[in-house]
Amino acid sequence: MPDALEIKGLHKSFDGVEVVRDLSFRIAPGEIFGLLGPNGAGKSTTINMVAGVTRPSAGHIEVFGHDTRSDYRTTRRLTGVMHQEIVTDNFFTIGQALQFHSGYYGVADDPAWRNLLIERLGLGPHLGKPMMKLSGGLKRRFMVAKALIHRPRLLILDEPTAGVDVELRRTLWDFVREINRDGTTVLLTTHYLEEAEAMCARLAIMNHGRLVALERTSDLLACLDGRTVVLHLQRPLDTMPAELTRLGAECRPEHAVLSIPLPKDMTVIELLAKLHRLNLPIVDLEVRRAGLEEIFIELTGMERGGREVKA
Ligand SMILES: Nc1ncnc2c1ncn2[C@@H]1O[C@H](COP(=O)(O)OP(=O)(O)OP(=O)(O)O)[C@@H](O)[C@H]1O
Repeated sequence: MPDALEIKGLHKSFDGVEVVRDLSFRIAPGEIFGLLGPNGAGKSTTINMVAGVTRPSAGHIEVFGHDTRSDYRTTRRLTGVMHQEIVTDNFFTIGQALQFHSGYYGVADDPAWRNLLIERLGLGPHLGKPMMKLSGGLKRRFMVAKALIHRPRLLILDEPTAGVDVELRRTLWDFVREINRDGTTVLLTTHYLEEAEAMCARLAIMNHGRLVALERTSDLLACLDGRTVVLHLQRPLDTMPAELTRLGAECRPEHAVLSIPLPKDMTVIELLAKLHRLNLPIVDLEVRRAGLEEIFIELTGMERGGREVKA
């Protein structure tokens, strides 16, 4: 059985600037695979090349063993893409758009499947409206339905939950899991790292067009077993006590938040005893396990809050 997606030595330059550099990875049939990276890393460009809307400068892409260039009609039919940008089409109502859309892929309309998508994505009450009249969350749900209308075997979701409320995100991911259980392979990008951690068995992380990690999510997380004690203070510290500096504490003064990596040979209670002696104005305390965010920051040189750290 061929891979659901195979990317080999992919490059893309715009006006002489290389934004995807020698990218290679494979996705097995049935996987939910996450492609992560900071803004501008090259994720959407990669997805656009898989979808056949952007031409690679070099390299090959195969979808279930079919080349996206020489066998474009087949790969287009096998792939469903929800792009990041919302492109509104106001000529049709969304009900009509869903009815006609599978025809673009040479696939006959399947009313039972269409109705299932409408029902599961909560689009029923809105079928008579043009896309322009939908709220942002509904537009995204409609775009998911449109990506799935021709029953693709590879579903690509480029930031499907950007700007979507918590409840809708949950129902959307439940639905993606269900589609996946029924055999659809999923490639997704998201800036919500906890979603990637929960959804994806394997993750690729891109930075400046290159792959900087490609691992099972559990293996990525296993390399970080540290814990951080986070203290919320009543007011910012004027100066950092030397003892905290020695422990590698970081302070976000504007928020009066102090993060202290728990040394391997110390228990939380022992650390708290040390802190007690410093008489800090502590109002709240949490113990955080290292997660995907730490790995992401380490591999991409990002600071917490999304700013890139200049080398
Ligand atoms: N059509 C284009 N012409 C010129 N430059 C482009 C074009 N499309 C993308 N780029 C550039 O390529 C780089 C990668 O962009 P891309 O959208 O692929 O990143 P991304 O990882 O998807 O980021 P985000 O998380 O913000 O969506 C960026 O520097 C972007 O400005």
